[in-house]
Order: sequence, then structure tokens, then C-alpha cells
Amino acid sequence: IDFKTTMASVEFPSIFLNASGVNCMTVAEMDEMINAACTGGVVTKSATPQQREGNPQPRYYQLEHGSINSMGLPNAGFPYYLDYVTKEHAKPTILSVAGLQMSDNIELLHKIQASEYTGLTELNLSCPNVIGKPQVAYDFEETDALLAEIFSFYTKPLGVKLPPYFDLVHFDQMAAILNKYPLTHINTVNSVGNGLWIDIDTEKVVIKPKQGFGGLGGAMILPTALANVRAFRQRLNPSIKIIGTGGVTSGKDVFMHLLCGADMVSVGTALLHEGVGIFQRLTDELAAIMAEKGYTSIEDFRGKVQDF
Ligand SMILES: CC(C)(C)CCc1c(C(=O)O)[nH]c(=O)[nH]c1=O
Repeated sequence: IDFKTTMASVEFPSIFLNASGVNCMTVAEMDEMINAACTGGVVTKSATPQQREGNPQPRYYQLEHGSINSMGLPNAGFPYYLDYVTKEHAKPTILSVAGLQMSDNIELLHKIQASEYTGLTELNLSCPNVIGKPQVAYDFEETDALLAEIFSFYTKPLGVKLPPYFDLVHFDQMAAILNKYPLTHINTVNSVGNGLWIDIDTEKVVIKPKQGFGGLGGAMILPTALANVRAFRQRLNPSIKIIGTGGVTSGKDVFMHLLCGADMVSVGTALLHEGVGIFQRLTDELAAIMAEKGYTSIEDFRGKVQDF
């Protein structure tokens, strides 16, 4: 079964990637992703201009059906990741960036534009906005203005990482904005924002930052992830590819993301729990499903989920 795919004329040897933030903080982790079986390449942790320690721990907690995190953008800093992706690797890289303020986003993309890097970049639109306003991706005017400024100078392959949306009108509004720009892809979904979990023995929340509020990942967000992949596939120009992220733990989940129209699939929570061996398992499980159904290529069913 041929799982390679092409995005922005970059050939990925497999459809599988890590979700930014997982298994991608250090050179060792990124090399491990690239060297693992059945991976398409690696997505870096979202890079900020300077190195960051991130939030106090515990900042990640495993739940029965997923995870909750408020990491606080710990990362080695933009130069570290730009240096890594600019080097030669056996598989493609996606450089993820996240400004802590709007000017950071512009500055980071100017630096990438001026650099030797020719691969894909992904702008994390869950980045913070001005105080008192929601994350950029939930501020449609701000998103439009930011993308307009970026594409006034940026000519390299660029995609955006999106949080989940929950209102069909928001899908319409966001897709209308994204369709205005020559994006290579969207990556949907980021964690489901501001969940909360409690340890009833101690009667305390389970993570220290933000009074226990954190982004949800893992199996419990799969229905939200599938809806976002399908909604954007239905609305976006075909030229904008989709990396489906969220809730993938098995070949069945991968199959559902692909039925909704995903071009590639990334794994976060389950990768953290299982390690990079998960990609061989997902490949084998997807291949078994395809064989059982008589599919010989992902093109036989990609985006072909049927209405009831
Ligand atoms: C949530 C932000 C800290 C603004 C961005 C980084 C990020 C984090 C994080 O570093 O806390 N966790 C996620 O699940 N998704 C993200 O995009």
C-alpha cells in the first residue's frame, strides 16, 4: 500500500506526522521521528523568537480517554529549529512557529523568508492575541489582517495550525478568509481549548498552570477533529491541503480522517503514550482496513465520506 503523498511539491514518504509539540522539542526527538518507520517527516514544536521554559509543572496530564495540557510554549527558540530544518534530512520537515504577539509572527516569517530554508512552515494561529481578545484564530479580523500582511512579502510554502471551531458559521467565515490566501495547507485541529479535570481525592485540578484550564487532546476529541477536517474540506479551495490532527489512536481513526478529506494525518497524545512505533501500527491497521474493503490507494476513498 502506497502511503506517500505530496504537499506543496514536497514529497512525504508517508501520510503520518507528529502533532506539533509531541516528540519534536529537541534534535534527538526530531531525528527520532524522521528515522522511525512509516513517518512522513517531522513537525517542530512551535518556535517562539527566544527559548522558553514554559509553564510550571505539572502541565500535562493523561486522562482516561485523552490528555489535558497547558505547556506554555516551552521550546528551544526559533534559531534552534530554523537551524535544524535548514539542514539535510532523510524526510521533509515542517517548521512550526508561534508568536507571543502579532509582531512576532511577522518577524519570524520575515526571518524564514530571508533564510535558506525552502521547506514548509506552519503558523500556529492558536497564538495569543492582544490582552482582552481571544486567540488569533478566534479573531477573524485579526487573522485576515495577519495573513494579508504575511502574504505581502512571504513567498515560501506556508500553512496554518487551527484550533477547533464549533459553529458552522465560523467554518464559513474562517474558510472564506483562508481561501483568499495561497496557503499550502491547514492543520486542523489543535487541542480543544480550556478543558478542566479534577482529582477527586485531593479535590484539586490536575495541572498547575491557568488554575487547571488546559487544551484537550486524544481519543475524546476525535469527533471534533473529524468535523473540522470535513467542514474545511467542503469549504476550502482544493489547492489548500489538510493535515488532519486530533484523536488518532488506531487505523480506524486514520481511515475516518481520510474519509473526511485529510491529505496527511498527525498524532499527538497517542504518540506521547506509545512512542514512534505507533506509526508502523497505524500503517498496518490502515492497510488491513483498505485490504478488507478492496481499496488499493487512499485516493479510492479520500474525502468520500457519505451523507446518511
Ligand atoms: C496554547 C499556546 C501556548 C498559545 C500555543 C502552544 C500550544 C500548547 C502549549 O505549548 O501549551 N499546547 C497545545 O495543546 N497547543 C498549542 O498550540
